[in-house]
Amino acid sequence: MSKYLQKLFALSQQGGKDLWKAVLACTLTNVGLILPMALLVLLLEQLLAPVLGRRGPEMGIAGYVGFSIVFLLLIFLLMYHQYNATFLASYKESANMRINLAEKLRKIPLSFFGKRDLTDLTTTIMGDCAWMETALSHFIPELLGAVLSTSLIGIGLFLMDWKMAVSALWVVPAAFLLSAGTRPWIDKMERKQRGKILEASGGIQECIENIQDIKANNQTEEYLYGLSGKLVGVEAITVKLEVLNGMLVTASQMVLKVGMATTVLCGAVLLSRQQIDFMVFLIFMIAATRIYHPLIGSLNNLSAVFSTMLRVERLRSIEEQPVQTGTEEAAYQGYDIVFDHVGFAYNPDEPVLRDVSFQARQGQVTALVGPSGGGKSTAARLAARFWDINKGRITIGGVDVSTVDPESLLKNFSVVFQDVVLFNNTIMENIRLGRKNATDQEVMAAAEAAQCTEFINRLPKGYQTVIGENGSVLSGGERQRLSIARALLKDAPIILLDEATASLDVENESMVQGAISNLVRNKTVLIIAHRMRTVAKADRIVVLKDGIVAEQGSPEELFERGGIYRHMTLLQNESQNWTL
Ligand SMILES: Nc1ncnc2c1ncn2[C@@H]1O[C@H](COP(=O)(O)OP(=O)(O)OP(=O)(O)O)[C@@H](O)[C@H]1O
Repeated sequence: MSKYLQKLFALSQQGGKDLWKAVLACTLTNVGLILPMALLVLLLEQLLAPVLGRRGPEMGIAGYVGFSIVFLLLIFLLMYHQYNATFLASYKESANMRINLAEKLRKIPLSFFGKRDLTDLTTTIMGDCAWMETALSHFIPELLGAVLSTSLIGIGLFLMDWKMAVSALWVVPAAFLLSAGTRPWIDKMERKQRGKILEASGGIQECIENIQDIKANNQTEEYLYGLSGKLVGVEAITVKLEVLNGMLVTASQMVLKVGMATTVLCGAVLLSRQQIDFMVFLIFMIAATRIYHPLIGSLNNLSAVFSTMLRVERLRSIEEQPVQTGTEEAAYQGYDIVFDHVGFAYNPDEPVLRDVSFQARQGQVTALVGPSGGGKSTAARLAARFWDINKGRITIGGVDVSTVDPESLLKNFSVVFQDVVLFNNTIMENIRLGRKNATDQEVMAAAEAAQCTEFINRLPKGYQTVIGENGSVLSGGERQRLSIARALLKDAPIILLDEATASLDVENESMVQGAISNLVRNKTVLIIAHRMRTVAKADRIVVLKDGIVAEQGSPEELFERGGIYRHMTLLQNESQNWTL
């Protein structure tokens, strides 16, 4: 059974076992709660014995008080055990679930993140895991515990009198069928609600991220109007869903309550025909007050368990993503990067690289240039196995990158992208991200080489200044130099520079260029640049156009040849003289 639960709710092996234990604990508690009823039946039998004209049990007050205390203690222990079995185990499992998810996300290829809405992903990781916590501690064990305990008590009632048992229990499958039968309808609405919630949260996030542009374009009112429409949409569908859910749960609970009436009616008929004993009638009346109680709560839980299944589906869609694997101990012979007839597409049938072959040698600077959309950034990222290629081979020092574990492969890369990512932490820690165990002195030396010292000294707390979300207190050039300092500290044998100086002014650009010269010494350098003058001193130029290598050679050779490189260089020389 624990295996079945593990599979059904996408749990770990231990999680499946713990859930089964929690179900049994809930079942035991429900059965335990019947004990005081049994004592009550005994007492009634004793009190009614003279009326019924037969000998009843003979127990003194002390006996009843003694049993009451024992039962109370037993129920307390059962509840305490149930608490431990459900809550502690569910927190452990949901913590594992989050860790496993994070582990999985580490290993999933980046193509997954491109296809998936990031708001949806965040909601799944945060919201669905939190929901699973409640599902494992409440909905699932309480529902299954109620079903099991009712079945056990039902067997006892059937053995006592099957006609009375049918009259008391027929409502149970009827109520559950009503709930389950209407589920596809609710599921459809819940999916719709999820879509609306994601739309609204995406809108809020977008608004916060782009507030400057929205204001600068006088679009605040328009934007907020659109956003408020999305929020109203969420409210409308949530209210509709709640009303519908409430109606169906209440209807199912009403069906359950009909069971009480049919038990009384059936009992009265059987009593009048002297087909049952009065005490049996009484037992069924008392049992009826007890057996419906956990089930009424369970009908609420049933609805929540169905919602859980939708969330499990979403969690499973992440869990089942294929991961990038490979060896952690590759034997690189040097760090030449070789693209050998490489083909790649983000989306099937839309090739970005069709047949790309070139070599970036260790100790040299290789520049990828070409028209926008030609696949330069894609090629550079493929070398670091951000995605897996569809055709051909990429090797580093003779080792096929597709055979290397992506995290271990990335240890060989220092990456400086135009979109620098900084964290809301001190300057010191932001640089130290390059090498976790670097000393303060090493961090400072890297900052010095990356020409950061001058602006860091100007900051109120120097290296200990917290730089805000994504370095909001720094200028573009300063942020870029920090990321170069980070790359210098990492001191990896391969450097990827993507548009690193494109958005800088002349003063900043020359400082960043200086920092880059320190970074690239004796490394394999793959640089992507739009501005031809930044790569005029490169050892080799590879021109990518429409997914193929249109030209390659030294800058002088290509200029001589008079192709795309020469055309781009001349065009950019001309554009430098433009004025407004
Ligand atoms: N994550 C992605 N998912 C789908 N398509 C993408 C993705 N990234 C890039 N592309 C597409 O791949 C093509 C090549 O993009 P890439 O960024 O590699 O070109 P590029 O030569 O670096 O362009 P640019 O010089 O403008 O930066 C483009 O058509 C782009 O739209």
